[in-house]
Amino acid sequence: MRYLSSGESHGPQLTAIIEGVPAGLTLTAEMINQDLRIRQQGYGRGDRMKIESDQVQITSGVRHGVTLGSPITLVIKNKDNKNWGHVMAIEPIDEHDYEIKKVPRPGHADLVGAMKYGHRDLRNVLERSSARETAIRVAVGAVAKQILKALDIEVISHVLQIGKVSVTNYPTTISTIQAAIANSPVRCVDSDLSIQMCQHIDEAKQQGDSVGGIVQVLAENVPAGLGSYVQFDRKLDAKIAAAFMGVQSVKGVYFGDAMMASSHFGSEVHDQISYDQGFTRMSNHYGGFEGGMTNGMPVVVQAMIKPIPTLYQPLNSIHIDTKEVEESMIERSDSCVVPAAGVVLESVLAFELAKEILEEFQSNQMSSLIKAVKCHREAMRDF
Ligand SMILES: Cc1cc2nc3c(=O)[nH]c(=O)nc-3n(C[C@H](O)[C@H](O)[C@H](O)COP(=O)(O)O)c2cc1C
Ligand SMILES: C=C(O[C@@H]1CC(C(=O)O)=C[C@@H](OP(=O)(O)O)[C@H]1O)C(=O)O
Repeated sequence: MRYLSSGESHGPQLTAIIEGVPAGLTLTAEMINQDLRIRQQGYGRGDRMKIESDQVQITSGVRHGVTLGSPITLVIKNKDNKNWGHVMAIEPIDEHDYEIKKVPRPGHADLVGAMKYGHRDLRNVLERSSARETAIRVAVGAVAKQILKALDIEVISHVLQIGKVSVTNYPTTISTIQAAIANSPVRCVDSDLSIQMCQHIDEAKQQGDSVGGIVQVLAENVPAGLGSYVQFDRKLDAKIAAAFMGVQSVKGVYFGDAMMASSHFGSEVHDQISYDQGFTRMSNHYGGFEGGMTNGMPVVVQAMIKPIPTLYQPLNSIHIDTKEVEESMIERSDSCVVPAAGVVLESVLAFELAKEILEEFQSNQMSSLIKAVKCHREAMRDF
């Protein structure tokens, strides 16, 4: 399974084509729209989220609510496009009546993107580097989640830290996490800390600043033996880490309790093996991976999200033509994207897991995939 996406942030639409989804999967736009809504809701988003109310259109690969096995095309229209007239015109225009962006934001793709592609208007870079693209990635992930759901695999994300406010005690099962974050605007399991996190975001916003944090993404009931130790590029944890790093503003990825484990003795952190109707582990410090393969324990990945680049109290930068010091440009912006990034990463994990499963158990039809995974689970249990 693979996909490509296209679309500029303020252009007419975002598009993705996914290939390799088996035939026979139940899929409706509403199944995807649920996730799109959640991505838009995280506390700390800016005014763009008041304009957009993302809804997917499925324009190929599905008939009567069931996948056909042919490429699936997903489209999300950018409602904001109607406000960008000349700025985003696709056809040549005689004269422009908008500001050319010249002062790059530290931390965004503006400067090096312009240097690489030879652009003298930084908008030519920011339109595609923008995390607006994550809307279509979440739509793709929602399709992957439906494949996983048919295999009884669930994925969720929750926020562990915003700025210096962090949760140290949190449940480890998806159903408990789901219940705990249900009413938290920052998707945090602790209601008191949720309030503190929101306050921290408000403070940053008032000061024209931005704030980052850490999210955790979990998958439950993932069969043992996905990925392989035999070649570096077949290790599934490596593929997941690469995919996580591909999300705007993610600056670090680690599995399970890696941060803690690195400062302890091996005897204190290795997950001891036990047997109870199949092999299992007495703890899950390594986040469900050994040797690049899933070991049957929940997959647990944490991602460090940097504070977003656009600051309403901007840092100094350099004008790309005059080379003079100027305050960096201000684009309308979010102040914290940690909860939203968690939802994006949940989709990314779902896609990587579904892709790996389809590589391991190549199937044109969902019914044969379900049988193959069931058979594999039995073989793992009976080892
Ligand atoms: C959901 C989401 C929303 C974002 N919104 C903004 C934003 O409003 N302003 C901004 O400067 N950066 C925002 N970012 C981060 C930038 O897109 C990102 O920092 C930039 O593309 C450079 O990529 P890098 O941080 O991975 O190096 C957002 C990121 C995510 C995941
Ligand atoms: C549009 C989205 O996020 C955008 C990501 C983004 C950036 O620089 O990454 C900058 C902002 O764009 P705008 O200036 O249009 O408000 C965010 O709103 C979205 O998440 O759907």
